[in-house]
Amino acid sequence: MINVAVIGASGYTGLELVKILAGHPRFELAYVATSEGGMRLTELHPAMQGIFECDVHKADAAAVAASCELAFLALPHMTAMGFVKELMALGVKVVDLSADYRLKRETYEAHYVPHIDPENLEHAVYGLPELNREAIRSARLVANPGCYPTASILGLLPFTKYIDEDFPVFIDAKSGVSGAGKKCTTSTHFVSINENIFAYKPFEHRHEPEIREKLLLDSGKDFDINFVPHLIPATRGELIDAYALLKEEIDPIAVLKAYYADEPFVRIFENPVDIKACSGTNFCDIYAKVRGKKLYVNSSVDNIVRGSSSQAVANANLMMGLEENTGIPIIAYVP
Ligand SMILES: NC(=O)C1=CN([C@@H]2O[C@H](COP(=O)(O)OP(=O)(O)OC[C@H]3O[C@@H](n4cnc5c(N)ncnc54)[C@H](OP(=O)(O)O)[C@@H]3O)[C@@H](O)[C@H]2O)C=CC1
Ligand SMILES: CC(=O)N[C@@H](CCC(=O)OP(=O)(O)O)C(=O)O
Repeated sequence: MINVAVIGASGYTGLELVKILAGHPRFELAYVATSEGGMRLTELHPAMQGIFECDVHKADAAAVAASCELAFLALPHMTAMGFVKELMALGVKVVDLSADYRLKRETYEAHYVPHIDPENLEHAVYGLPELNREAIRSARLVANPGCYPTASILGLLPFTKYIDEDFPVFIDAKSGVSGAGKKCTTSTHFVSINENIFAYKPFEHRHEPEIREKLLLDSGKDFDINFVPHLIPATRGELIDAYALLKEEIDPIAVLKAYYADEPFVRIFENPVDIKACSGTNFCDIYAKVRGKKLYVNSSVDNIVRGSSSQAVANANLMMGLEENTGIPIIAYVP
């Protein structure tokens, strides 16, 4: 067994990590931490009663290094990079779920804060297996993608060579409330979001540069990405509707099927997708349609599973020489 740690276990992605790792055949969850620690895991998450129990510690890099080969960091960005720096210096491999190591330094600093760990940032690998599988296998630090970028990039990647970059690409995105983390704010308060839906940060969301940078690195095309997310009254799930103009007419389903023919965690649908069919799984579900040269791409992920925690475990599997699908959830929470 390979000992691993989860730092940030009291959060939503932390809980999903604990759930996946508790049933993982090759990883042993040997260290679990939050900001203060001092409780049992089932006090944090009663749902784990009878399944997995352990002490929860105050996060400490040296203690992680003493017991684990790899750590999952489910911490807010800005907090994460302090821990990553320490863990990397102690020889621990890291999968960081935050945004801290996803972007080039100049992109990060333009949209977040000054980076305190540029050396590790330089060598971090963006953890989207469909894009970077071989690099992930040999990486010591993997930056797990954002949830919206996971669904948006996977939806658009097969079409980048057909899209006319002289025209804007519009992405309309919708997310369940767990995407905002466990902290309750005015917009995530039950009364605000129940039976409601609203856009936030139109054309100003920090995932816009992440989508743009990764599509540019892969395709060489600097698409004019215009991203508008919405909050919806669901616990989990994310739906992307992207619109672009093509240079030529194509059969979009044939393009998707050819591009993802060998991918175990991308499913192509002949009808629009929803958030339920991939809920609780590592699948990204995709549908697309064209009218003349107008392209519509429709993709879906579970934000706290494929959009973060199961993708993080798939990355860790690759980093530790395991099969990518080891212990990865594939049965949806339906109906
Ligand atoms: N929610 C989502 O859909 C997605 C989230 N992410 C990213 O994953 C990360 C975690 O997100 P999420 O689970 O939603 O966040 P939550 O707000 O739900 O949880 C944050 C966790 O971080 C812990 N924490 C905060 N500060 C510290 C600290 N100084 N030391 C140790 N632990 C600390 C908290 O512990 P405590 O309870 O003790 O405060 C808590 O366990 C974020 O970077 C987020 O952007 C990525 C993709 C999707
Ligand atoms: C609904 C909601 O608030 N979602 C979050 C995205 C969460 C996420 O996964 O993004 P990072 O990992 O980059 O933080 C947001 O819009 O900021």
